[in-house]
Amino acid sequence: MRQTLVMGNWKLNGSKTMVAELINALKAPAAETSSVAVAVCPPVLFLGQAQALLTDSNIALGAQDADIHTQGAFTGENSPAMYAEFGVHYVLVGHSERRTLHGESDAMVAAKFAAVQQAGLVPVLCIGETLEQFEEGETRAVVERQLHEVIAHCGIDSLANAVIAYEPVWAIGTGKTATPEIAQNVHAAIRGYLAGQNAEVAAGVQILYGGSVKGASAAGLFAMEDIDGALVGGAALQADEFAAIIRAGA
Ligand SMILES: O=C(CO)COP(=O)(O)O
Repeated sequence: MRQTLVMGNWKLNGSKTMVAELINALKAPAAETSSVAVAVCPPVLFLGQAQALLTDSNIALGAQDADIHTQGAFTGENSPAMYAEFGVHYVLVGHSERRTLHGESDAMVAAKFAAVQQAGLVPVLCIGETLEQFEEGETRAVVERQLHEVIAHCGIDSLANAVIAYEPVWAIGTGKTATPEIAQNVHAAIRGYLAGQNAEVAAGVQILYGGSVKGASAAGLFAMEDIDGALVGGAALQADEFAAIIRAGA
């Protein structure tokens, strides 16, 4: 049985006050629904504050990106080993905003995936097609290509210690959630692709959906066989909305 995982990606949002208020407001809903795994990914600067606030809670900490190096002359970067010191458990790799705004290639994403695992942390591999690719019917080919690069670089077994997040780019921040049926079709295709290489890994890996998930849309998505949770952007910044998504997973 795959556990439902609800993860908040705060992107470039937050302040010391907001981090304290939001985390404190999420502790009770997360504790009440202990069957659901909950995680938050604040901006790097707030990881230390978040780690302190999350002591004695069942909310895990995540980071939004990582460099492939452990240390060295890489101005502005943060390494998975540094995250580990701050109690980080999950690290997003290959978010579409990184792929688009920072030109991250599939090969770079695979290298980040490997670096995160080498530090003992769990990569959350973000994949998904653009609107144009969706309209051209290329969704499956795109996500398989994105998965293939990681499998070629790290091996299929690496996905036994990872999470996949399917985030159609056209659904991110647009208010256009994929319908549960559209999302389920892609999730099933992803699992099927993995099953062709290792059935056990395919059956065990959590595949999250991301893209305009709200409290009202979460239950319909979570009811689908291959949707194991959500990676939430905008709604993760509002305690009530995020709590509703957590409860929908219970
Ligand atoms: O990109 C996302 C999470 O990583 C989704 O963002 P929204 O929930 O704001 O659409």
